[in-house]
Amino acid sequence: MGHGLEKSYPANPNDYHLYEEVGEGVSATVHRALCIPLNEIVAIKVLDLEKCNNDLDGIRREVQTMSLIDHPNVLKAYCSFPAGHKLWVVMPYMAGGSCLHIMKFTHPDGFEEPVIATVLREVLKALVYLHGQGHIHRDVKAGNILVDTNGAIKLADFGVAACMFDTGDRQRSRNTFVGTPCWMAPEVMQQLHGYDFKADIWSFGITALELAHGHAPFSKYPPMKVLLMTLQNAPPGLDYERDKKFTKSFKEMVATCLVKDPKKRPASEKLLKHHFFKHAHSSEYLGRTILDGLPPLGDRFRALKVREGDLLQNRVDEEKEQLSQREYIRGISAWNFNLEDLKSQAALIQDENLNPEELAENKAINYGLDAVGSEELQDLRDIGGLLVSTFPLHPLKALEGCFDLSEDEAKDASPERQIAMRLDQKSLNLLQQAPDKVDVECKRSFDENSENKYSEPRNFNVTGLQKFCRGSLLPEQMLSPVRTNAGMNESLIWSN
Ligand SMILES: Nc1ncnc2c1ncn2[C@@H]1O[C@H](COP(=O)(O)OP(=O)(O)OP(=O)(O)O)[C@@H](O)[C@H]1O
Repeated sequence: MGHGLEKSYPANPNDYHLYEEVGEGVSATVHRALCIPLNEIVAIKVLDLEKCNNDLDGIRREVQTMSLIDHPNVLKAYCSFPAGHKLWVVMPYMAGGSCLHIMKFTHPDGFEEPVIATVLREVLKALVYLHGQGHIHRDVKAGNILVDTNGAIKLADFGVAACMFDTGDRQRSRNTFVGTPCWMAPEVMQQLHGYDFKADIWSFGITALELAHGHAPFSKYPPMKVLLMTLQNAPPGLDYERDKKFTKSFKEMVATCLVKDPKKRPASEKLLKHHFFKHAHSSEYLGRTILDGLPPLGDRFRALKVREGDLLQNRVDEEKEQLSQREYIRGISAWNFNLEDLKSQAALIQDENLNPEELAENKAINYGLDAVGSEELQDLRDIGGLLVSTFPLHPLKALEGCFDLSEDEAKDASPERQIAMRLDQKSLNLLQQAPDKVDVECKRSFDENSENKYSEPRNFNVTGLQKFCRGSLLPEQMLSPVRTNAGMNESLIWSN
């Protein structure tokens, strides 16, 4: 801790011997390496500057900040230097790998509660320190919680992630986020009033669920869907019934983090006092419970890569098959509105982490497409119309802020989405006009763009639409669907 006897790590690639790859991120690979003069095993993160699309000085400044970080639970950088078109960041080697890696390998359904409490307490200590220093981590997730050979926990990816994806003005002006939004707090997605340290508390709550189940809530869905579900649905949590094995204290702790209003989330320091963390053990306990018997990190990494490669190939094959079937259905279908697409989207949803009420709500959001009977076709058409008119209108706008949606992606979008994209542009133009024109225009826009051969939804609620069209970027209350009639005739209107 800041004393004069610290080792000095050479800033020269020739002083290191790179061994096997032990990790991979969006724009970096991580290797086990030997620091030759010190005869010490380290980890070297090799950042591809071309992929980073950032300036070297900016990255260097951030890595410098990272090297000033001095806390046992935060991974620090020993030094960094350019090597060709890459930047090498030398760090302590965390032989256990990330919690995500460990889960994938030996605990696919998540860890036991005492392990979770132990891991999370250490992560929270890191957050207390970072927040106290005025930093927001912004990328708290199991993949960034690293374990060393003794079971000690360090939170990684601080600084580098910030510099890669959101240095200074870039973050403010472009609001660009890369990667899955599963851990993102709603206020970060909305980008309305900015965000603060409390965004890390949300991600911390999501990480708690990830450690409990082996995956983050909504992790199976495409980013667009995750965004919608995070903003529209009640916050995810531990379910009273399904998560029986977890204590009330754990459930409560998660619930205090996953509150949509950031002001109502506790600060990291206060959260650390939650009684859940009284169940935490020592790092030796983690060594015994989650590291014992694990093969070396490099071997695990290789095995996982092969497995994931196979899975990906299978998925590509399956998707190709589905695509050709969909094209066939499209060809014979009289509808522009593609029921099969929607069915498969709905089928993707397993509604994990949702209580019965949310389940019902979710089912409504997914239009109950499994329960289709011939006399219900009209209802489906109605619902479909509503879907086209409401589903991605504003969320897409929000997505533009969260991800770089390229023109190619726009071209590749499904017909429904393309309609929605056009609608979205139109609604934006309309927002420049007088407010009372908006509602009429908005409805007309729906009629023109949906190209629907089916009738307007029976329960189509113009008042609801008014609110929706006038709304600014995803105001939460406008994204809360409420139901009108019961049963299959249920429809959604938007209310505040
Ligand atoms: N010091 C380390 N020791 C051992 N493994 C590490 C170390 N640092 C990172 N890793 C492994 O490499 C993976 C990728 O590293 P990192 O998250 O820093 O890259 P990234 O490009 O920032 O990724 P992302 O943005 O996707 O989180 C980690 O998930 C972890 O498994």
